[in-house]
Amino acid sequence: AQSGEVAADPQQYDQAYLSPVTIGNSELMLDFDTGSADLWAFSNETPASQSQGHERYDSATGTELDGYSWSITYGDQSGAGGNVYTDKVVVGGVTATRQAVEAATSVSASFSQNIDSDGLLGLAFSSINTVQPRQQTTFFDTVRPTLAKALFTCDLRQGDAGSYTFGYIDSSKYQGTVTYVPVDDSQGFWQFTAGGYSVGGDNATSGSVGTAIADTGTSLLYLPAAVTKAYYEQAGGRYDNQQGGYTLPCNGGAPDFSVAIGGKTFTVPGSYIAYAPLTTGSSTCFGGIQPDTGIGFSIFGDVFLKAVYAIFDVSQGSPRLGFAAQ
Ligand SMILES: CC[C@H](C)[C@H](NC(=O)[C@H](C)NC(=O)[C@@H](CCSC)NC[C@@H](N)Cc1ccccc1)C(=O)O
Repeated sequence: AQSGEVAADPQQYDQAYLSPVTIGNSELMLDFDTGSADLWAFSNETPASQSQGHERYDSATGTELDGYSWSITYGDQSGAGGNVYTDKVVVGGVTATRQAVEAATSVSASFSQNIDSDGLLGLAFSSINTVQPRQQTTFFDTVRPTLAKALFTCDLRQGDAGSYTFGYIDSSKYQGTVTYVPVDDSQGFWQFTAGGYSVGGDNATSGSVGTAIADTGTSLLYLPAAVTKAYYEQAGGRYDNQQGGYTLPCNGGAPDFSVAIGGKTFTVPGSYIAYAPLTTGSSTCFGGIQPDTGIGFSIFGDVFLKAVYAIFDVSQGSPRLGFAAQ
């Protein structure tokens, strides 16, 4: 049975975390994304004008799926599309011998501009993979029958390298016990229900956050507008229309944010929520908590995930998420 571990290296401000992946003879840095289900990469088929500075997948080592294509759009209106190959993909020593690899023939500007990232490795449910005419499986679903345990874990860190593991849980990476909650995979996401919250206190008892997804590919923590408003009232923040979000003083006074999941309270340190100075040297920061207005659910992105050890587990038949304090 296979199992393995791969580093998750933070970009500036922990905006995303990138992991080394070998596809055929190419070694690329991919953004592991539990909020989507396509493994795509810059390739020899991506126009040079769009791929300056990126490592590219050389599809010569792959077997083309003739007449297949993919096209994906993300919540931030970015996107990409192209052709499909099968090839050998290795992540932390775990090998998928015939993985669908989606070679980009077109990518949106924000992907071209982020030269550290050579593509995405989707870890949501394969039901939202975009390949046509026949949907393909994610790397995790492809290797799942060969894994020691049908699960993967995520240990993201503030401003430091974290890791993903496939096939095993590393109990040295968390404190205390793991709290499991059921996952509703009907929309293809790792969707769960979050409970009460508290700002600055330690017992998350007010209100209820509600439906949420665990999304390693989203930088921030998107919460219901009322919860976000309550946070910034205590944090001394304000909604800045020009910035398109809440901002707050960078000076270290931001209160912690706690949320109950499965009856256990998990706390995001205030320092994670003073996310990044508006411009270099500014004493005003863009907030790591923003409203989830219009999305339809909350998104527990990296600002939350780097405060916990997360277990994405399908070993019990129905999927579940495990959280433990880091
Ligand atoms: C607007 C498109 C909606 C959101 C929907 N797309 C999705 O839900 C896609 C799969 N997932 C996503 O757009 C989001 C999760 C749902 S948000 C509504 N996660 C993936 C995103 N963080 C990946 C990313 C990484 C780095 C840079 C940019 C984007 C669709 O295709 O209908």
